[in-house]
Amino acid sequence: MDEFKLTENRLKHDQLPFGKVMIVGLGMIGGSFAKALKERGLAELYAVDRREGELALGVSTGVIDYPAELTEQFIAQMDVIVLATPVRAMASVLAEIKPYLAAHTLLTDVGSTKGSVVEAAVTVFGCMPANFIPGHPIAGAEKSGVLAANPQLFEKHMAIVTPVADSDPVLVDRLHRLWRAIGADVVSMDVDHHDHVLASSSHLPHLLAYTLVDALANSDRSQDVFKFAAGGFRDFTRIASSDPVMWRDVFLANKDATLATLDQFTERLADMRDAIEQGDGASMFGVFTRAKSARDHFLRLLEQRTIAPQKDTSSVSLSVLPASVIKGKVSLPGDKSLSHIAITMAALSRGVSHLTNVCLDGGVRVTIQALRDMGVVIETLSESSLRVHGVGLRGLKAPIAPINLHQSELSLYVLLPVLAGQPFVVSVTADDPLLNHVRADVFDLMRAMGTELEFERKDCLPVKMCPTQQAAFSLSLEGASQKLIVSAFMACLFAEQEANLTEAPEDVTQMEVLLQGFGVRISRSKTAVSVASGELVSTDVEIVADMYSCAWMALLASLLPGSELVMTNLGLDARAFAYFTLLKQMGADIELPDRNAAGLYEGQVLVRFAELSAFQLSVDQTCQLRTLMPLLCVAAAYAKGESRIEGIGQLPYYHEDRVLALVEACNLVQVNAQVESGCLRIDGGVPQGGELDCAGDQYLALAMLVLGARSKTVTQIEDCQTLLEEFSELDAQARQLGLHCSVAQ
Ligand SMILES: NC(=O)C1=CN([C@@H]2O[C@H](COP(=O)(O)OP(=O)(O)OC[C@H]3O[C@@H](n4cnc5c(N)ncnc54)[C@H](O)[C@@H]3O)[C@@H](O)[C@H]2O)C=CC1
Ligand SMILES: O=C(O)C(=O)Cc1ccc(O)cc1
Repeated sequence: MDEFKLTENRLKHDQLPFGKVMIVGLGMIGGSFAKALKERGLAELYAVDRREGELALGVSTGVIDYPAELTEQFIAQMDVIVLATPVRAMASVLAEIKPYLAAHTLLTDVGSTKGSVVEAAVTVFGCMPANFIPGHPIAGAEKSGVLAANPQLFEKHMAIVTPVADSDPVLVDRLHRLWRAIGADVVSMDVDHHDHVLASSSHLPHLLAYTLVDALANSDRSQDVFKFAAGGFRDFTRIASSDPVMWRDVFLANKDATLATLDQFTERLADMRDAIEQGDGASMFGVFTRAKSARDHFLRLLEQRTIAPQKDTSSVSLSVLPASVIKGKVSLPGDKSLSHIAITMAALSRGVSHLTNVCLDGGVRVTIQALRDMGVVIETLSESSLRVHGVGLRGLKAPIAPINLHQSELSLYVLLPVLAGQPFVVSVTADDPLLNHVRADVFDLMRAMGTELEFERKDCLPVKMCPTQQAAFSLSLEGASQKLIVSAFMACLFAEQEANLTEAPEDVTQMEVLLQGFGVRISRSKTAVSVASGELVSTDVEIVADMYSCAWMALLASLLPGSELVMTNLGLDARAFAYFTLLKQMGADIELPDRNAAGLYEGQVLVRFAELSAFQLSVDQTCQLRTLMPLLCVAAAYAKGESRIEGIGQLPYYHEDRVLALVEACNLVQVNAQVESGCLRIDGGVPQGGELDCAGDQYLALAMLVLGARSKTVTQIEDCQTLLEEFSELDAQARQLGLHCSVAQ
């Protein structure tokens, strides 16, 4: 908005950012739009209305500069013309404008339906003019008329722009700027999609409110109904005070999409009627729980957009002071990926599961919401525990709208195979940056499952998935990422017979133990892992600690003199065990639990301070420990002697990038580190402290915190917003245990 802030001096219209703007239909929306532009000094405002009184009011209240008419004199010289009449009046207005419309003029509208407006334009012009770009602000009120104009109406609200194939891109861009300039968040959308979405989100609620009030007003007891109406009635029916002409037009104009959503809703209402008639409390409870959590979720999203200021993600830094001591007993937050998997498994099993120590971060909430959208009742019992009422392996219900994975990559990898295994067609979408990102790995897996996929862009979300007969399948996991391995195991649950995964990790993982808890049978031979599921059974699970968190805490306690730390809820797999074993080989004082029958080292770990000495890693060891590499770089930075880590160049690029960032950080704090021919050498010493930048990566931020924890002076780490969001509990726990660090904005 500030990009267009002008000085006090009025500028001539050709110096104003949007020149001359004419509103046709100076009511509540047209008036709000005009006033928003005028108050910000962005345009010279003209208006036309079939009611002259509105124009006079518009001038006298300062909403517009000049009244106008639909004549050549006015139309030909406008830079922008905005149609803000009820939608069915637009065809006749377009016909009046057509003879004088200049090619450079941006013609747009604010109508609540878009298909009908495009149809009107095509009828009048013979085709959709390149300079007519339809639009629709998702902001309004139940009031009408120019006196209800509110120049702040569009601030932090969505505005949808619906260009068509022939639309002039320069004008599409100008329309985006126009809405942005008055504070709206602008998105482009396909006309048909707009009409379907709005039919559900806006048109149906208006229809229900009008019908409810009318039905009750005509009932025998109407006097008392209104007399004793509580707040709920008032909230639910506010929009029944909206303008009847406008809404009659909307339903005439968006007939098909409204009927489709009305039919779906009528079915759901009939289900509720049955539930009441049969005293089926469980069904009612299911609908109410899902609806409550869906609404709470939407409100949170909405509040983020309308209330929270744009976050400056790079402005938060963490400072760590030397001379901390870590002492105490701690139960670490549950692993994120295991939390996604456990909730999904509980949803797919039969019966009720209790999950504790669940990491309920934003991504996990996305998975929960998606499962709720498909009929699973998930109760939140506390900040980290859930009760999940499972529906069976193929018991999910088709969602009424596309499943939105927002920005959660883990939800994508866990849920796609589950959706592919259901007996219904489902569309999956997401927000940037998850949208339009090529993911051949997981979509190849979907194809191996026998799923038909329809994309707008190959192997990118959004996708439409159509189930076909599930085949038995065998898959190689050679070189697969951790996320793809999760997907592959989830996919195996839906195979017709036993599924085989070749080149799978040799040792049992935490995920496998979790799956076995829900009744999945997993067996290993030399060459493959076989997975057989059948029906899943509900169970109670405590999610074990996140591996990076416990590896981080252990290193911190090892390095800080006087430290003595007990971590209680660990379930270490082979990789985590290898990390701890390496630290012990370096001289660390660590007591590990024994291996249990399931193959995990489960229980508590005790860590005390000890001086560390240098270590060497072969290419294979480096690959095995790749996710923990930032912490190992820091261990090497403090260890006596030169550590050598082979195979850095063979790591996936994101792991290699982290190592390179750590090499730079070491050199900044005057610890000698370099990579030569894929081999990293770090000559341990005493870091000096200084200013480091983790570039928003929470794993690097944690490693850099340890790097600063025993250095000579203060270490400041920039760009720690993500760390504080993703690992908030960990950071708080570390402080409680004695780590001296503070947040600075
Ligand atoms: N009310 C709301 O909350 C929202 C409305 N919209 C859309 O905005 C448009 C306007 O709605 P409101 O401002 O609420 O209505 P309104 O009733 O306040 O204003 C409409 C104005 O258009 C004028 N008008 C009607 N036919 C005309 C014609 N043939 N030529 C010239 N002027 C004419 C009327 O005299 C009136 O002043 C509608 O298309 C509606 O779908 C979009 C978003 C929100
Ligand atoms: O008043 C309300 O709550 C609305 O729903 C406003 C509204 C009405 C119509 C639209 O096309 C967009 C927004």
